[in-house]
Amino acid sequence: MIRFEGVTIAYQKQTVLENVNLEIEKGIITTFLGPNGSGKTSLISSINGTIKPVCGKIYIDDKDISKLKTKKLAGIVATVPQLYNTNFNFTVLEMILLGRSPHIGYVPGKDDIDKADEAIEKIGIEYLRDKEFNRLSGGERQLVMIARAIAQDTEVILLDEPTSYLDLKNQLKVLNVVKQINSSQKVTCIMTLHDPNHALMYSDKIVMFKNGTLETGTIEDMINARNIYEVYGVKADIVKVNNKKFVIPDY
Ligand SMILES: Nc1ncnc2c1ncn2[C@@H]1O[C@H](COP(=O)(O)OP(=O)(O)OP(=O)(O)O)[C@@H](O)[C@H]1O
Repeated sequence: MIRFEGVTIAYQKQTVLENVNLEIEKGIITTFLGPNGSGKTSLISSINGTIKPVCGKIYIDDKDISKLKTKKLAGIVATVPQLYNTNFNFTVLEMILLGRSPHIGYVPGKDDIDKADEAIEKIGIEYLRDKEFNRLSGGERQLVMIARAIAQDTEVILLDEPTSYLDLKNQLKVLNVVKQINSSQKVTCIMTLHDPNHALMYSDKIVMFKNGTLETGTIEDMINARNIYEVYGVKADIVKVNNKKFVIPDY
């Protein structure tokens, strides 16, 4: 379980989230939903130690993450960031092997290359394996970063808008891979998403960011017309098609 106790996140003088007390269950998919600028990325980045709370504590399975060394934390938490650039001319395989660094010394071994190739195959990006990462499109890079997180082989994967650069088919592919690694390996997955329909299709629990406060619950509890209006200021109908729930915004 990931537990936030009295966590406040602030940049210079701007407090983004104050006194967050939240529990994220182990082994399920939790999605952060909220408007632009509401603090989703900030909160997700506090779990991998990129952002240090100004006060409060974050625990993963009762381990205070502020006390863990970077390499140790990277062995527990993998991250798929929103947008990733590197100054080095790494190939895709080399980028994915970087995800293995919590597990290896200075030189990757055969096991590490096998893990990277397994992740490449899982995402279906064999055709990108030997290309230069910096020359890929935004969507291709996102697929590589997801493969890297899988190769990292951690208990927790954080995905910050994992579908933002992807076409419709790749959006579903990536979300299906998230679902698959969650159900087969019981990896705790935490995503930020903008599409409430994706949240409905692929999450177990939702954390909604409403004007600086967080509300959490099951998709059934959280995804309703009132919450969609309160969070986004958009009127929507919730409809059922083939027994599946969808959010249809009023436009
Ligand atoms: N490095 C930073 N320095 C200063 N302010 C920042 C920094 N990163 C984020 N912020 C501010 O913190 C607030 C929350 O940003 P954050 O990126 O966490 O929101 P978000 O919900 O993920 O937004 P989006 O949906 O647009 O990605 C915003 O007002 C943003 O301007």
